[in-house]
Amino acid sequence: MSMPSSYAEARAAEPGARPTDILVRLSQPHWDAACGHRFTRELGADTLSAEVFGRYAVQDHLFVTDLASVLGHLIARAPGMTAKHRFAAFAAMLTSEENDFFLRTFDQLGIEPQEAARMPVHEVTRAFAGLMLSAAERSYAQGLACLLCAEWCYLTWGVREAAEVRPRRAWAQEWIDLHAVPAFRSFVEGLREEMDRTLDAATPEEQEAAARAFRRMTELEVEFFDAAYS
Ligand SMILES: Cc1ncc(CN)c(N)n1
Repeated sequence: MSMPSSYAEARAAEPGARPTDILVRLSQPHWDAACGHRFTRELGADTLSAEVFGRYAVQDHLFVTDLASVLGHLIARAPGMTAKHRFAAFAAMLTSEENDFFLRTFDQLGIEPQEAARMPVHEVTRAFAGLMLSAAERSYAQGLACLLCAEWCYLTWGVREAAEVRPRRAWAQEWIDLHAVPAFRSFVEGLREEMDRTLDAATPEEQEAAARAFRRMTELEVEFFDAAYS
């Protein structure tokens, strides 16, 4: 069977599937490459080089800062209080607990915060910011597709690695735990339900645009992990 090339075609081929499962199908093989990237497996096995994680953490701190801005757009555009609260609560977590993780990790890895702030923004980090921010400015569905992709991908590998023997290094443990705890699982399930509803109500053009944004995000997730090794 050939791969469907559009959201409409994939939905027609599988009318019973959740719309969000269709987004993943249309993003293969990049989705599996992102969720199964060697970075995630080495992190779980505690074999990831601290140098690679340090490079990744500096860029990811920038990514998360941009993600907090995307959440601002989504709070403004969300259709009701339940969705606004979900984004606001996640933004509060990113800007406190998760931000503290980065600062602690820089300290553990001997990276001065001023040194991290001076490091050049990698082209993949820049591409992520361009994609996510312009998507969220264009529409709720496209911004939500970017957020869902980022968080669902991290949940997928986080839950897988959390089921294995715990790594010894604090930053490896904490980065896995943050993406596998029950609160994060229910956050991502809430995002999926919101995206399912939003896609069902969207115009065909918006459905295709959201599917393209989700797929481009999965490609960038792979490139972002790759970049930490170079
Ligand atoms: C690049 C990337 N993608 C997703 C996540 C999960 N918030 C992250 N921290 N960094």
